[in-house]
Amino acid sequence: MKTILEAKNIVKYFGSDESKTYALKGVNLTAYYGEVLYIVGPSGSGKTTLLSIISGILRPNEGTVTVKDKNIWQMKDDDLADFRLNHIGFVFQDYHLFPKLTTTENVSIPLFLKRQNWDKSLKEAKYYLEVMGLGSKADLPVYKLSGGEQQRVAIARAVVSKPDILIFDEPTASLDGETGRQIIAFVKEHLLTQERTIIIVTHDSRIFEFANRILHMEDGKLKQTTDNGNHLDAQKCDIKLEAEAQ
Ligand SMILES: Nc1ncnc2c1ncn2[C@@H]1O[C@H](COP(=O)(O)OP(=O)(O)OP(=O)(O)O)[C@@H](O)[C@H]1O
Repeated sequence: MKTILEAKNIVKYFGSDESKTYALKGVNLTAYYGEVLYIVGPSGSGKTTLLSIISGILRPNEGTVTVKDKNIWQMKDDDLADFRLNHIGFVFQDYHLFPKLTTTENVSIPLFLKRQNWDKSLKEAKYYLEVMGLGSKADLPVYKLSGGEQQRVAIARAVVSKPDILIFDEPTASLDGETGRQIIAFVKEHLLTQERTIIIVTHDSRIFEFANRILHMEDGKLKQTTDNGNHLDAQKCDIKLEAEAQ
């Protein structure tokens, strides 16, 4: 298995002196191409902090994060921002969409940020909305969509720039059980490729079956790894699917 991301000895604390809280106490994590990796654990165990650090959002106090052989926390801020735009797609728990913009405009945002041509960006955004089954909602403002539909818009926005790492923070937390399962099944079937890894933080045991590996966190440390097997069951056909959007 080929490594896409490696975090070594990650330590993160908040506050100082008596008010110092250790969120992560020396965490090691490796993610491989072509797998769905879950990070699970009780509330306050450090999952979101770890996710923020490996995705280049939050700087650790100690340790290194290497993505595609690059030490991301040694990069200058501008270079890290560019690296994130090109390689990491993040789906936030509460979606972080712009409610009054159309679904197409929301999905286009990463491409606009990359200064890609406006019309080409909208065309590619529409393609990914089709992939996510939202072609008929392309021109609607986001506030008119259901929770599950908004989640799919957020996923389309995260994949539009073809990231190697797709990261989800509690993707099913605001959805009913069946919608949550359908979305994760869809993501695994259509968006996992052998050139990508998908990392999901979740409390939701109803979606555990979609993981290849599950990392269990407790009190700022990784306690245990469960291997569900089926590594590299990424779908080759989906690489073709994405290439068509170019
Ligand atoms: N910005 C912050 N300032 C101070 N403490 C923080 C901050 N962010 C996180 N913490 C603390 O770090 C610890 C880990 O928090 P984190 O949000 O990573 O846990 P979590 O496992 O994602 O929890 P949950 O499942 O409830 O979202 C907690 O004790 C939390 O209170």
